Amino acid sequence: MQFSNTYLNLGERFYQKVPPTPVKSPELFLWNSELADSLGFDASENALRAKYFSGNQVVPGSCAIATVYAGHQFGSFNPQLGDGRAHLLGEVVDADGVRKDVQLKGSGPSAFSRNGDGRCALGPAVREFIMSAAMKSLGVPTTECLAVVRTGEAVYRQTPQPGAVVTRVASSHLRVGTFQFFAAQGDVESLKALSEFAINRHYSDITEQGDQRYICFLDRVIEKQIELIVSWMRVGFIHGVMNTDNTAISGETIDYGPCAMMGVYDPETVFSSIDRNGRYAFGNQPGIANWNMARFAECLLLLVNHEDEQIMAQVIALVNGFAERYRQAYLQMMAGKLGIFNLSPADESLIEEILQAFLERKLDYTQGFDLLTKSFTSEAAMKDIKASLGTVFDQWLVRVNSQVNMVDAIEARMRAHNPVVIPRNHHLEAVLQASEESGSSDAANAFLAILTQPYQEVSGTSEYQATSEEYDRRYQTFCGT
Ligand SMILES: Nc1ncnc2c1ncn2[C@@H]1O[C@H](COP(=O)(O)OP(=O)(O)OP(=O)(O)O)[C@@H](O)[C@H]1O
Ligand SMILES: [Mg+2]
Repeated sequence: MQFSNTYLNLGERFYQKVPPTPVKSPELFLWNSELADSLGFDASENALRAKYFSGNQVVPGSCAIATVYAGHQFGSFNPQLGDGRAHLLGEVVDADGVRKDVQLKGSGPSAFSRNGDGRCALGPAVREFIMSAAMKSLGVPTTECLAVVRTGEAVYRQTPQPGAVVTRVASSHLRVGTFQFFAAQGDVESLKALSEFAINRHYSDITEQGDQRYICFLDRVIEKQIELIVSWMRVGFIHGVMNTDNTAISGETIDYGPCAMMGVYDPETVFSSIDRNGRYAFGNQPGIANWNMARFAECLLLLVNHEDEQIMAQVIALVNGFAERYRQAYLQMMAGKLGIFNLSPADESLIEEILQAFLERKLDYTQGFDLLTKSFTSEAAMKDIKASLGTVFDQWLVRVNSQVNMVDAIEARMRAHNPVVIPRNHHLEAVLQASEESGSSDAANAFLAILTQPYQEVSGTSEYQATSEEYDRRYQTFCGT
């Protein structure tokens, strides 16, 4: 694993150089071998991996920094956040030639810790590892985890809990909040340097210069956000804390703190204990992403000529155009879930009616679409979903059968959009509890073996498919702080 750290070149306004705080007795708990291979990480001994990815031993070539950022948290601006419990070790170019950040989380305090202890409990670390692996396999853009290392130390939340350090690998850790930090200070020079860094890192094919460069940048970041949210909506993912500091410029899912999966379909579903007004409810996610993009656009406004009405009109059009762009992408995705190849305007009401039937009849989102997919080949599945959906099932069948495409192709299209298994809340929590209580990673690895093949029924899949409406009704997630 060959480290570099181009972020250092941005200068000291961007970070604090601070080493991780060593932990008592690092012990490797989870390891992502596929990711390790793609990064060219060849230390094969668990003891050495544990030392590196707890922060106890410096990974050769790395230089630990805590990056600064700001952010709107539940709508209120906090001008000073930053990695309060994370250390960016540096960057590694992976097997596909993509530069990736490697970051420790839970590795001790920094100048940005405020009152926090800089630590992470094992449960949230394992949650981040499992959920990100599941999302990756579901085909959702996401940061990934390389390792979870137990620290041998307790962290104190409501009760003492086993501590851990999770290593996150991301296309970058640039957040909307990173831009907001400099914008809020009117530091145009840093904002410019940051934009150039982000464009080179993520959107290097942007060749425009001057104001158009920033317009293109905004356009591309919006495009990536739309792709991201559409993917979330496809699999029923609820991020739970879509603050601007948890919105990555790369368009990857970042920060799995209070995330959850929707079981029974309901756009108002919210599980996070701190989200009392449902700001980040399932169905609000597109609107919030739009809002976050408006905050991002405000930062870029500092870099363009305000006097130029055309430029201002372009920025406004991009922000205001989010909703329609999203709607088109969402409809295409839903068409995929329903096996429709050539979406027509009439399909919009069919999509709405099907979702309305899901809502009224309290159908499980994943199971419902899985049954619909299976209904071509399984009589039982067909009867089951027909009974659940009512007359709209027949409307759907007429619509898909009106296509020239072969049934196999329709089914394949649906399967590509409809997983058979997702990381359901009650299973995830049982695995986290088992991890904490037993000290063994067996339950986590067994769960991961299924979640990494979410579109296939393999031996063991059925154990994790059941929904638990009753459990979800009471379920609450917490920020892992
Ligand atoms: N235990 C902690 N000690 C110090 N700072 C913390 C702690 N937990 C959270 N913070 C800080 O609080 C802010 C918001 O936390 P949030 O839960 O969104 O992020 P996070 O989960 O720590 O990290 P990330 O967004 O990188 O996944 C961040 O600045 C974060 O570093
Ligand atoms: Mg965060």
